[in-house]
Amino acid sequence: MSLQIENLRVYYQTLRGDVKALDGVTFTIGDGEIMGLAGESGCGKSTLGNSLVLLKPPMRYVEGSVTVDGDELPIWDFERMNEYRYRTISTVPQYAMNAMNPTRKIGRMIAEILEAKGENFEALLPELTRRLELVELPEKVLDMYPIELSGGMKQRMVMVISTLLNPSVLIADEITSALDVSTQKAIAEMLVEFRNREFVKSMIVITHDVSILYQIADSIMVMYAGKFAERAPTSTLIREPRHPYTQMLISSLPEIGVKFGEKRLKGIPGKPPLLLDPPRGCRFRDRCPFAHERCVEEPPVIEVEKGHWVSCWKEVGSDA
Ligand SMILES: Nc1ncnc2c1ncn2[C@@H]1O[C@H](COP(=O)(O)OP(=O)(O)OP(=O)(O)O)[C@@H](O)[C@H]1O
Repeated sequence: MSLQIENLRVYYQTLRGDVKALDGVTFTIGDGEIMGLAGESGCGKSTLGNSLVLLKPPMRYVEGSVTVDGDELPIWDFERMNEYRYRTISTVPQYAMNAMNPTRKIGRMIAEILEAKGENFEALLPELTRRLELVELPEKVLDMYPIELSGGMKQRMVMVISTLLNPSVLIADEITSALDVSTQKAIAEMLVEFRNREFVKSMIVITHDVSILYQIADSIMVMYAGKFAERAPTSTLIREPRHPYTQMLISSLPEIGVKFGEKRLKGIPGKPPLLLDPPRGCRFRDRCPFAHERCVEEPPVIEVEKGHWVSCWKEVGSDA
């Protein structure tokens, strides 16, 4: 088991109070597994990704544990996490392409990162070159400035840098969304290749684009308003979703080969609740066609079949 997350709660401190963006999420990811993380904008996907690697104000650790290969990470301590970043857990953050320092040549920037980790650039250069070749970047990119690279090239570069020290867990946050469709596909395939070659053991791929997850993820977890909604092997989640929110999310997606004129896309009526003061119990209940009095209480997480978990009262027998 590469990654175990237990009841993780991380809020944003604001002048109006705490925004409860990640409110008690529990899951595990096995060795070799790519888990997709999906849900509407604002449901807490990036908060979860950032909490594991880059937790800093205004984020506030409230409770919960994050364990990688049996070691609990001190995610609440930004400095101590330096020991784990790149080696144990690494991220390709949202907007990574723009975050590269424009005044440094890429090779120099990598050398500085490695030095800070106590590693020697020259010693790692052959492996770095091998990996650049794998993602179809010429060695001369090391002598270039980030501005000289296209969007897709920068994204591949960041993927190589963040996995060079073979971390157990990689978090890829919306890494394909700013790219054209064929580049998106190539980057998604590279993620799978990195896992197959064991540059990383397991991955969380955060995206709005469920079709990318359908291509590459072994399992998908859906979040809603800072809470866990459902997790299942990819084909089960797409074909037999059980949580009413997942059902609506999946049915709002266009099907491959279906023209818009032939099928109306069903949006999800209503909006997610504000996380400054979220409602008690199930946070989806105001938009849920199956809402019931019980839904004012926190729904339990039920394993409906092996590897398929749902957080919904509908899954509990009516005599419960
Ligand atoms: N710096 C911040 N201060 C206060 N609230 C924040 C901050 N950043 C995010 N939030 C809130 O936390 C919640 C979760 O945001 P988050 O960015 O994790 O969602 P997301 O699912 O990744 O969305 P997206 O898909 O749009 O990136 C939202 O309600 C958002 O408004």
